[in-house]
Amino acid sequence: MKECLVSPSMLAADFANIQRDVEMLNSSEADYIHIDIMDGVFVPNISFGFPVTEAIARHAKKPLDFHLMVKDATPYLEACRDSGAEIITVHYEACTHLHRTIMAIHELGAKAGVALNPHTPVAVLEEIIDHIDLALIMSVNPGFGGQKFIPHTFAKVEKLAAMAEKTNPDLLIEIDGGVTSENARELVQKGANMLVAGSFVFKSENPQDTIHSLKRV
Ligand SMILES: O=C(CO)[C@@H](O)[C@H](O)COP(=O)(O)O
Repeated sequence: MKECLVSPSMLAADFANIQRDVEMLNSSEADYIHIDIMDGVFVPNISFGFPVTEAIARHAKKPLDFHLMVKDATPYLEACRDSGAEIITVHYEACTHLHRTIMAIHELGAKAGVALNPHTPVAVLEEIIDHIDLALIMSVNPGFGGQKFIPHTFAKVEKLAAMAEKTNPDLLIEIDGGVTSENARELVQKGANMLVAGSFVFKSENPQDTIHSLKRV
């Protein structure tokens, strides 16, 4: 079984203590720091903008994993790279010219990911799977932290893992939304190799222990 990467989501951090929370992640076993960018149009919420992500980047010693929940990703790609993004993920549902967007992310020197909303079948990735580094399966409807995990995600992960095995065995299969120790093991068994967790990490008594336990599902 591949190693399971953990990418805690800053959406659940204490925004009045961002530096403290980033430093906590620096000294944890987290593999990435997940940054949710929302425009209030693609999703009915706004998270934080690039002045904040730049501040996160100044303190972060872990690579940054950007998830763009925006209607038009193109104008934001360079700002993500300038904020130190190692991975930039865009939504399938928001990108008319997905292949062009993926190429643009690669030209910036970042890894490219495609996110799928809960209703979007994994089959839509068939013609792009060879060109991407990561597929993100949303296990809640995007826009808010602290939602309940949608169980249908397990079947999607299994299907995607089978697709990836044939054409892109190094694909990162990232799951985002409502991830806890209750569903993490089954997600990894079905083929997930990267877990995003916001509330489960930041609202726990000891976030570093929680990250440790997620890595060992
Ligand atoms: O993209 C999103 C929400 O749209 C996520 O990254 C959330 O931040 C995950 O939070 P939890 O469900 O783990 O609280």
